[in-house]
Amino acid sequence: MPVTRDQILGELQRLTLPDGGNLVSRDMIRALTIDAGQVRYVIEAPDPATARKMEAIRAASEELVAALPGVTRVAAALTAHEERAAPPPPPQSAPPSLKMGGHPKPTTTAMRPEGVKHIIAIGSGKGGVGKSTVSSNLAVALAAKGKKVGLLDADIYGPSQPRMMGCDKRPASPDGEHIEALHAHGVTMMSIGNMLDEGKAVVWRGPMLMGAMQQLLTQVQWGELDVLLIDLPPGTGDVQLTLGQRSSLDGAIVVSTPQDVALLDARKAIDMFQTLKVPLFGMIENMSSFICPECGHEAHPFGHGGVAAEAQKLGVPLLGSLPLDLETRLAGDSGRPVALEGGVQARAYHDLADRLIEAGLV
Ligand SMILES: Nc1ncnc2c1ncn2[C@@H]1O[C@H](COP(=O)(O)OP(=O)(O)OP(=O)(O)O)[C@@H](O)[C@H]1O
Repeated sequence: MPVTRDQILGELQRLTLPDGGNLVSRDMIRALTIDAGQVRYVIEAPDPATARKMEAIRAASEELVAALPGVTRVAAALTAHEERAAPPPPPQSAPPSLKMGGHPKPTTTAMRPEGVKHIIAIGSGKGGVGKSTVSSNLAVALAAKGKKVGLLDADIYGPSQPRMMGCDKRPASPDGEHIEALHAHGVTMMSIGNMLDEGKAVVWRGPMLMGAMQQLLTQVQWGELDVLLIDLPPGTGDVQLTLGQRSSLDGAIVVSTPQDVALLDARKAIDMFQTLKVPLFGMIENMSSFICPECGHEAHPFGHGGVAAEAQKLGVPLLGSLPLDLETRLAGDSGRPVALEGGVQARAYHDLADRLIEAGLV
């Protein structure tokens, strides 16, 4: 039986707060979503000082919810109403005073950075299918072909590009307004993870999320780019909707594993792009096979051909099938995407890059 919203709120009521009441009775739970066993919610504290004291409560709430039957993953984030008083000036050595995640500035224009020729979103229905791996490898493969490539990690819940691209620096902002983009392996990049303290669970309420996206697109100095790849969070939430509606995406690529459950979710992501009238450039099947390095036997741990069949049904191209491969994971973890090296894995990403270039999409 899938877990219900009421069951989750019931568990959260069990956590008594030090100053009385619980997370539910004090109306602190926001943006509770349940997506195929994955539960996400935001705990909104009345002010940042209280939020800082609530880390133990946040962690305990995740443990309680994770113990419910039918829950496969829990992500709880702490946020707080903004303080009204001006913050004290930062010490000289502090990172730039970039206030991320404020309410979006009202604007009628699209959030499209100037000088960027194409914007392509890389999405997935489900987390962990390899969307970030594909984004980083495609970015370095396109850059190796002489394209000016940007990579924007918009995965607010689990930004992985600083690790995958080996670039966890804080960006500079000499005027506190413009944010200098970072560079790694020939790619211009920025991640929400570069802006936040590592390991700190901070997520904003809906409007603040929009504000953060607006800042990443318009305050970051992306420069002249042939293409900006946007690594989306998994699923079909606020970030995807905002970017789909406001950033004039030229197209989207959906990554999935061949597994039925991943494909079901991928279909939802595809539906969302179609509703938003974002052209679907194609699908990528990741982890489609595994070649045993010892005996060369080919196995299909997540099934086989499911994404190809789905792409055919939808009438969209299957842009590539990428095997499950240890080197790919190790390279991602070490901050040097596998497409930087030679070999079969790199070839697969270079072929993907060639297809996009030949189709005039980049
Ligand atoms: N083809 C592959 N072979 C081996 N490992 C892979 C492959 N693709 C991805 N991985 C590994 O699987 C894990 C999840 O991949 P990744 O972070 O790219 O997925 P994701 O869809 O972006 O997940 P999330 O949305 O949760 O951030 C990572 O450790 C990555 O190195």
